[in-house]
Amino acid sequence: MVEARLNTNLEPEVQQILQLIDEGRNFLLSGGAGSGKTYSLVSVIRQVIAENPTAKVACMTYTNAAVKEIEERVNHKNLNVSTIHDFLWDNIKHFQKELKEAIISLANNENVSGISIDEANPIPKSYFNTLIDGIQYKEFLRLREGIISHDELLIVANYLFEKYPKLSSIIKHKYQFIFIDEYQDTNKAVIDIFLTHFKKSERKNIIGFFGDAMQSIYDDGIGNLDEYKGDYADTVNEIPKKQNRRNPQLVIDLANKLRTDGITQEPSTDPNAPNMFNGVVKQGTVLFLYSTDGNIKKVEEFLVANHAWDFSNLKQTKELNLTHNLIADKAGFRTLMDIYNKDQILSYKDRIKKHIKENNIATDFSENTFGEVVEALQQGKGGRELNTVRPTNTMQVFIDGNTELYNYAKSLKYSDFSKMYVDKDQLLDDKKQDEDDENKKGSKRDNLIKHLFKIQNNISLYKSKRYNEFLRATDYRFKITSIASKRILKENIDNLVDVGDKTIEEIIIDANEKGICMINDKLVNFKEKKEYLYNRVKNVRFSEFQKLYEYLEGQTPFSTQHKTKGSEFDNVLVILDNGGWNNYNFGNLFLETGSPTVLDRTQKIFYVCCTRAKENLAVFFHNPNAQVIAKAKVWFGNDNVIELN
Ligand SMILES: Nc1ncnc2c1ncn2[C@@H]1O[C@H](COP(=O)(O)OP(=O)(O)OP(=O)(O)O)[C@@H](O)[C@H]1O
Repeated sequence: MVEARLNTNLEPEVQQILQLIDEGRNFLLSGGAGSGKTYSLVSVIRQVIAENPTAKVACMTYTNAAVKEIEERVNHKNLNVSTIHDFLWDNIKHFQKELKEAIISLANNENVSGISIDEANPIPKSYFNTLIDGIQYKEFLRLREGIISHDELLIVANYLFEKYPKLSSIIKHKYQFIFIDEYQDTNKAVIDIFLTHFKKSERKNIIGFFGDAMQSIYDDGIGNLDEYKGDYADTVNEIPKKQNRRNPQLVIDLANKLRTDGITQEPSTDPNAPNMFNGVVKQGTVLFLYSTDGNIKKVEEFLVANHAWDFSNLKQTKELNLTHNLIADKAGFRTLMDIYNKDQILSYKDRIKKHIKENNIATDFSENTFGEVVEALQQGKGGRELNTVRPTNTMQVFIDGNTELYNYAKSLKYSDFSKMYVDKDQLLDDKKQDEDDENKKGSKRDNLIKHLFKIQNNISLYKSKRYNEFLRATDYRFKITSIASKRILKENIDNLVDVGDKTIEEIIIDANEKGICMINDKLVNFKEKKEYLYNRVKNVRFSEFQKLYEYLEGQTPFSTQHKTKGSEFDNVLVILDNGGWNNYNFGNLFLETGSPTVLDRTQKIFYVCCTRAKENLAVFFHNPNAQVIAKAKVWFGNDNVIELN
């Protein structure tokens, strides 16, 4: 077997992994950005499948986009690629009796904070006996109805694997190999399942991790595997990857200064590596740009004029901002963003709801309007100060500026209005990779946004002349046989495509009437249950939704800094603006000061951003102080620190 391997062009690290697999050991492939971990992961999967034709391989990764990429690159029936959540759920969902018991037991355990049901104390064992559909996993949480969501799934799965070693045996039997990409952002509950609870079952299988501790950018991730690492049979054997195949020399030099774990990367010696040209590693450029006015247009103009960047080439050039909110104006979806993210009337409603719960206010408000509840609580029943809850200053300013909207909210039935949960993820969640995925668990987009996506997908298919796909995707029920029927379809769709100033609701109705996208039960239901939100969104221009669509489909130069993890582009502009989010501080990043957790978080996101660049990196800082500029000169080089005023 080893001989066969030597004949292939496998990288040394992949050879070492295969050696560990032969010895039945779990492993970790660690390496800095651009070292080729994802590339190695794909090689390992291919080789394992070739050497073990009957074995099944599970590969878990972070995003739906990564799932799709690995699936396409390996394309083998023995490989199951999924997100961690989907993998866990698929493997526990049939154990309904155990799932019910787990949730009840966790809810009754005072030491578990993630799962609680207030209805009774303790929750009786029979609590879920009458559920028709059993315990379900969805993109929203309704524990009383047996519906768990992302966070609860991990807690419940961890409980089940700890309690039932048989569950581990079943999975090990099913998958001889389990690989986890981007392990550093994996929840500890998941790591415990695979590295601690799995040991309770005698059966053997291989668990392999791939990732980089310096790129752990989500707070709920494990960060590193230090406590599980070692050279022993039952520990995780680490194989480091030292080379960098992506970044040019100047970016590698900068990245080495940014790493806080002392790991130093060298450029690859492979003449075919992407960062080599004519057998020599590319130099690339690194720039630290700053100005006092913070005008990012000027930055773009500078890069276009002096460094030949082309922001219209979306595959080559990206601008990375910390938050979607910082992108909303530039990409043109500000109104929608504010509706989902900054509605202070909804924040006030949530404040009231919390107040009622925390003060055990027993009044039955089920027949009251929101306005009546506000009145009762603002006056303070019986003059007791405890029972008053007023808007905060920010809420009051919003209410004063939106009196019509507030009056409308006050007219709504409190029992419906109070249940309405609105979150920016319902607008902005990851793009799903194909049509079917829209309905799959894991998509946090709400049913209104999903419907608008469907309309715009159909418009895009037609515009790009993919007529067969268009006819399959639309609800167009008429047979397109005669020339006359083709003409009608063309007229209908041309009319729809020309959205002009039409509102979202006008387009929904148009698309329905023309048979391009029918109004379904889910949308009708949304309109009823989330009337307030629907009424806000319906008046926004559809062309604004199209801007959001373009952004989420990757058709703009913008990306958030988090979502760029794992990607690479020729030219990368990183905007160092925390957008008022105190979890990050770019000034302190340069001064290496401030709260250690904020500093660590900022260092890691900055490292991830800088290492996306395959050719040229530019960083923009609005109004840095002298110390920041001095440090920038150390990191980027004197000549590369440029004031743009
Ligand atoms: N053995 C190889 N042969 C040719 N190209 C490679 C090889 N390994 C990696 N590459 C290329 O080098 C680049 C970086 O590799 P990859 O994306 O796998 O790095 P990574 O370690 O996963 O990076 P990150 O940590 O930033 O996600 C990619 O363009 C990849 O296709």
